[in-house]
Amino acid sequence: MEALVSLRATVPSLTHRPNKLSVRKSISMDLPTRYSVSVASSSSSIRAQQIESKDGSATVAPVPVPEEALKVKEWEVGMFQNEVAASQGIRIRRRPPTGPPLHYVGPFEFRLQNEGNTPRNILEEIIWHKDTEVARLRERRPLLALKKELENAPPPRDFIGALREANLRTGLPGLIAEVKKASPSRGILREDFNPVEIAQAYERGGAACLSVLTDEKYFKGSFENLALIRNAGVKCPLLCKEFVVDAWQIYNARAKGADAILLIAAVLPDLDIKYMTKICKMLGLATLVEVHNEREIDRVVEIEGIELIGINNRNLETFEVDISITKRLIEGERGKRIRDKGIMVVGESGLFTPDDIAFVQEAGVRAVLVGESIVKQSDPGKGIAGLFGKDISLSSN
Ligand SMILES: O=C(O)c1ccccc1NCC(=O)[C@H](O)[C@H](O)COP(=O)(O)O
Repeated sequence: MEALVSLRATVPSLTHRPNKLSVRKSISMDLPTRYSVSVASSSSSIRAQQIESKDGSATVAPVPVPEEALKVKEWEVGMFQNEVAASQGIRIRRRPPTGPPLHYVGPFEFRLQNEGNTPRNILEEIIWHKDTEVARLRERRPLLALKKELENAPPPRDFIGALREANLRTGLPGLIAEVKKASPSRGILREDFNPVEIAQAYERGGAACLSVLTDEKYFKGSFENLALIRNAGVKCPLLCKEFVVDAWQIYNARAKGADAILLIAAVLPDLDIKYMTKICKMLGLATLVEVHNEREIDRVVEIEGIELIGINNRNLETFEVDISITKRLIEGERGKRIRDKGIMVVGESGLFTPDDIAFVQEAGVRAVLVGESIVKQSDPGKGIAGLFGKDISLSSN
């Protein structure tokens, strides 16, 4: 039996539970799995509502049941999160379809025999891991505590402005240089990895902004790296390169000194992107919304408040890299619409040579995001000159 219970019915049941774990447990005992997943997956939109709540309480929906939270999802009532996502062409499921493989019923535990609980690709695996990681972190540092930390955060800097300025100064796309130790597709990129030294070298070499990978498990990055770079006095605005599944992560990034954050359209439905973008604006963060195909870019262009779109030449499900994707996605009418809306486009991934830079610039990008080709150089700052075919440092003017 499958219970197609609407969100209206599920939210009140959440309000009486002290924490997310007990919600998952108690509901999964008396209702079919699919129902429990829908409740547990009340993630970003409902959690985002919690952010605005006065009590700022931890992981469970605010009390009393917020009418607004219901309104936000009104058009989706009766649909499950993955179904809403699928209706927008999103294949990445936010978490395993039947919950974690281990289930507890009273003192007993059992395993679900379900092959659907295997991630279908690396991006899905990262997202499932991120979902549990964030739930744990939220329990340790609830939003209220995080909001307090924001009072001591260094002020946000103008990420998009820095890209525009560099583009005008050099006549080349503004560079977001990535502080990247490793990746699932390439393994370890640099053994002697000192994030602050790399960031300083990038800055000297003429980078407009930096991207700092903060995921530990798959990229060997960290929020500590981000804070270290910020506190070392690096002036380039910083992008927090994360896999965002929950608005809590946005507050965390700002608290650590980020000036911008990545949102991935292959993972987040429109409503999440819209709501998260609003939160970012409120906090003074820029959002780089990443797309990889026509459907994603068409969705994102129409979302209110979007100023910066990244076209990732890497397919995050297969690792295939093809820089002509940037060109394909912004040619013709679509490109015109993007320009008319004043959206800046960033070409991301797989850029190694001056010809690659010229190719994406010709296609219409005004910024590029580059990791591997420069981080691997013995002097990553000089690597930038190699990438652009000329010195673009401030001292070159
Ligand atoms: O790089 C990967 O292997 C990867 C795998 C799964 C999700 C994301 C991944 N990379 C993120 C990026 O897109 C790149 O770090 C970024 O665009 C720089 O790319 P590159 O210049 O090719 O290092």
